[in-house]
Amino acid sequence: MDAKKLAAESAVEYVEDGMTVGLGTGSTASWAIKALGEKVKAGLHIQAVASSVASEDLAKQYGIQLTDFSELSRIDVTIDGADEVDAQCNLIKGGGGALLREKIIAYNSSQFIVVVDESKLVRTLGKFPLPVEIVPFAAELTLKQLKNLGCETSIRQKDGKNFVTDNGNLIADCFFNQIEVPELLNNSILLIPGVVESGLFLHPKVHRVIVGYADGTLHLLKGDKKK
Ligand SMILES: O=C[C@H](O)[C@H](O)[C@H](O)COP(=O)(O)O
Repeated sequence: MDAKKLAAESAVEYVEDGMTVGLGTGSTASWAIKALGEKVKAGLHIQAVASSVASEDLAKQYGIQLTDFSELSRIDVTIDGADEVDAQCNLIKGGGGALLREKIIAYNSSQFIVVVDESKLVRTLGKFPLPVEIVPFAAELTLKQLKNLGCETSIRQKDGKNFVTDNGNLIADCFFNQIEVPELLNNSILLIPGVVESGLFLHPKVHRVIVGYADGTLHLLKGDKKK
C-alpha cells in the first residue's frame, strides 16, 4: 500500500461531523482530500478551506463544501503533508509552493495533523531546500540577504520561467544542508524585507504527526492516539 495514502487516510479519522477542516496541498494531502470526499459522499457533514487553488479544485471535484474565510469562526482540524520532519517535529514545507496559505491555515487550526511517509523523516532539517516565499520586487536583493544567512539560493523555476505562487509571489529555494536551530533561522529569515513567509513550521504548532510505512504500518510520531 502507498505509505502516503495510508497516513493520510488514518488522519481523516480525526474529522468529525460539523467540523471545519483545513485542506493541505501536495500528493499526501490529496489522499486526505479524496478520503474526506468519500466520507462526505457517505453522509459526513463538514465545511472546508483550502491552502491552494489545486486543493480547492480537488475538493470541489470530490463534493466537499468550501467556505469563505470571512465566514469562518474557527478551523477545527487541518491535514497536510511535509517535505521534512525532524526529531522534534519541526517541518520544512513548501515543496509545492503552497507554504504561505498552508501556514496561515495551520496556525489558525485547533489541531494541525501532519501526514508523511517514512522518507520525510530526518534527524536535522535542511537537506531539502527550504522554500521561502518572497515578493517579486527587488527579488535579487532579497536573495542576497538570504545568502548572507549561510545558504545557496535561487528562484524556483517551472517550465523555463519563474514559478509564481497562488499569491503572485516567487519562491527562493535555500540550500542550508543542516538547519541546527530552526527557530533562530526562521526569525532571521522573517526579518528580511521582501520575505513573505518561510517554509519552516515549528513544532509547537504541530499537534500530531502520522507516519506511514511501506510495509503497511503506521506510527504516531507526535500526539495522542484517537480515543
Ligand atoms: O507546498 C507544498 C506542501 O508544503 C506539501 O505539503 C509538501 O511539499 C509535501 O508534498 P507531498 O505530500 O507531495 O510530498
